[in-house]
Amino acid sequence: MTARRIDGKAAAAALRERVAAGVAAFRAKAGRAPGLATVLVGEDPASAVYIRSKNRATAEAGMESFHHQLPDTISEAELLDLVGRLNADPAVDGILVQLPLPGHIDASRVIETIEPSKDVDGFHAMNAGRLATGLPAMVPCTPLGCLQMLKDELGSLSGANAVVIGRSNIVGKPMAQLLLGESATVTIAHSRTRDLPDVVRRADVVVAAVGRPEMVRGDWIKPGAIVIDVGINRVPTDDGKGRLVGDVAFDEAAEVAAAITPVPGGVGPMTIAMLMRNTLVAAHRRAGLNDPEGL
Ligand SMILES: Nc1nc2c(c(=O)[nH]1)N[C@@H](CN(C=O)c1ccc(C(=O)N[C@@H](CCC(=O)O)C(=O)O)cc1)CN2
Repeated sequence: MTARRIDGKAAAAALRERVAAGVAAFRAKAGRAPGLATVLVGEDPASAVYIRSKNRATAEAGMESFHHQLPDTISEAELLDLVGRLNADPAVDGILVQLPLPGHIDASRVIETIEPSKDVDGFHAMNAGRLATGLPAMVPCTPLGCLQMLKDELGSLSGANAVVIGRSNIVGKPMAQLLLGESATVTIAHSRTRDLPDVVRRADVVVAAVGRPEMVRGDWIKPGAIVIDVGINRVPTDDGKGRLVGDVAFDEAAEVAAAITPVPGGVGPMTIAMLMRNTLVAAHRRAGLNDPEGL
């Protein structure tokens, strides 16, 4: 391996410490703690792990955590009703509905019901539009974490050729907007992109968010590129336990890249740290305070 391994756990721990300091300052000014409400529908084991991590991180940062565990038989109307009550609750600065939702619930209707100023996931169309037009927005946590790691590596992204593989509303599109905002030259590639390996070979920065295990091979990577792997895919192993791999063939790409995020331990931990950051930012905006600095 020649590439630097980008340590997402360390970056996330450092960010969470800065958030905790910001929370203490907010409590002194506002006389209350920022509050995050999490909603989990059903018993999906991975979602339950992520929600537990989010609620633990919220408490460790000194914020209030309000968790709502709902059965997967709940109707869409009941879930929308809960979101409405959280929208109206002054102690709640951020609302996070864990995805995926069961099939009988329309996730976009739920997201569009969240009050945009409390949308700490940054998924509401209002926030997507504000990000696209360069206005202050709540920005999705995973791309924000990726951007932080890229800036830590490169300083400036101005003029860099960046390829984002994947065009989801949650990662690919906001990632591209953030890179554009940093004056990178951005290509969004996807399943219909022709000659994808050649497109990726031109990139100084590669963000892989396709959800296909080890799809991006080492010989797609330009020597010296920075590779950010958003994929978290569980693949079978002989012992039956399975193991996590990203969307990038790590060992191959690490022979060529300048720096690369591992899976696990790369983008994932930053997603949760950025949720803490977004909740603190939402609390400031709702209290009429300037955004906290240094986050
Ligand atoms: N409402 C939301 N739902 C979902 C989001 C989201 O940002 N908002 N993202 C993903 C899941 N997710 C957070 O919710 C998430 C996924 C993975 C990790 C993480 O730290 N992964 C570890 C590995 C974990 C493991 O061993 O399984 C890592 O990469 O090191 C954090 C958050 C979908 N839903």
